[in-house]
Amino acid sequence: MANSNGPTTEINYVYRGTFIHSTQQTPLQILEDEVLGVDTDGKIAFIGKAAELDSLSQTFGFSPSEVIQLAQHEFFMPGLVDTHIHAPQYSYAGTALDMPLLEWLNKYTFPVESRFKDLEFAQQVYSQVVKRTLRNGTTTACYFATIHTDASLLLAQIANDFGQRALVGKVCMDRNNSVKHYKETNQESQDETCRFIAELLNKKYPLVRPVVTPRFALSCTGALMGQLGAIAKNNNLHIQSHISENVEEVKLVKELFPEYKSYTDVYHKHNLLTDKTVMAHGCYLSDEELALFRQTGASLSHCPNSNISLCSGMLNVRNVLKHNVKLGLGTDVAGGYSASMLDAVRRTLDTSKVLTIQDPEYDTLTFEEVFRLATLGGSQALSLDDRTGNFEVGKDFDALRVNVAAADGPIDLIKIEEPKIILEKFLNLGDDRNIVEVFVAGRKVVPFTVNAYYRKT
Ligand SMILES: Nc1nc2[nH]cnc2c(=O)[nH]1
Ligand SMILES: [Zn+2]
Repeated sequence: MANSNGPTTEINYVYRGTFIHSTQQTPLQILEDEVLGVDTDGKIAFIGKAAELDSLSQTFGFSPSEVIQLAQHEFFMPGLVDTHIHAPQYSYAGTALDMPLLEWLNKYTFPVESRFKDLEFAQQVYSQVVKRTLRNGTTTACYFATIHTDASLLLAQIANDFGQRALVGKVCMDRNNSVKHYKETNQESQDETCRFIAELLNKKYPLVRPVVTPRFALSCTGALMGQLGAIAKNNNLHIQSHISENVEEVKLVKELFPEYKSYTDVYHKHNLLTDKTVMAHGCYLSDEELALFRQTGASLSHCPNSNISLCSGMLNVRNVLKHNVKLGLGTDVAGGYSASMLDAVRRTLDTSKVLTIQDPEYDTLTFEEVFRLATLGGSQALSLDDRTGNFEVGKDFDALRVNVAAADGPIDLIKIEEPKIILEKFLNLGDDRNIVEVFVAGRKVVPFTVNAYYRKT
């Protein structure tokens, strides 16, 4: 369909209707009665006014009669980016929220994670979490798996099979005093990390990449952290971990690493803070530490459900943004009980309002700002914003087709509403019944088209 002096790629399909996304300049840009074309590589080829449909169809070589029209209460928004989720913990999501972080890890998390050397169990849980998150609009997920290399490779394979964009991390931990069998030696951790990276890269999955994953400073020796920093650097890979989530944790890190200026300094000195690093939580970071994040280009994942559920703390998002630190949202399943990023949006707004209750001077986040954090912000936090995050020409088409008036859905519309109101209703009241289609890199991944083997699990 491409013409001779136009673009070289063919247009696969074109949608017409309302498109809502964020840009660096504005948290909410509403594009009404526009047309968006996706090429056969899954990239956004053009976006423009429907009034210019004829000239666009000539330039890009498609027929106006093939354009798919959205209905009155429908819109497209960018896919949601979950910057921090523990795939194995999905097996107990919604339970075990009765104790603080370190006790919670020992009592619930480590015993459950140790079961993932059983590949059949891993297969069952990992296909469930990938399906559940995709259905809820998570087009990109940054996953922690467990210390088990083969099960971690299986998670990567399942994400690839279902078409989810993912970073997948084999967890590294060479310190664990409570569940003694759930840890590695330093050598095992390095060797298995290298095997994980090599085998995953060798699969050449187009949308799934490895991420170097020291669990957190309390689970790793300094030697291991330094070695993992070097592995990430040599392979130009992402890094993920946890930081400053809970007061007790921060205190213990200080005791375990007394020669460092701060928790952030521990990671920095082990070469774990790069512009491809994402650290979860950061509730107790000082301004000096935030400045170090800014300086290194490392980002934060705000996980408000988890922070509240484990009584960990509350992140001052306004202060993080003031320091120009890249920030996305995470579900942190199962510290956070919900796998849906819509829940992360709501809990982010709730936390911001609690901070305002405590200090009326606190500048509450708007829903538009939080919408940006859940989409473009997440893509920036994962350094994937050259590929995804909004509807810029040249990016992959990662998108949700939302119908706020879906039959049997959770939202009642009394009258025709403007798009901004429709988005606000969806963010506050919507669920997967309103997400009628999900696209990743131009491919429709919801409703599922993957084979029946996965569907029955
Ligand atoms: N919320 C949370 N924090 C952690 N810190 C180290 N491991 C974990 C984990 O699994 N969940
Ligand atoms: Zn976590």
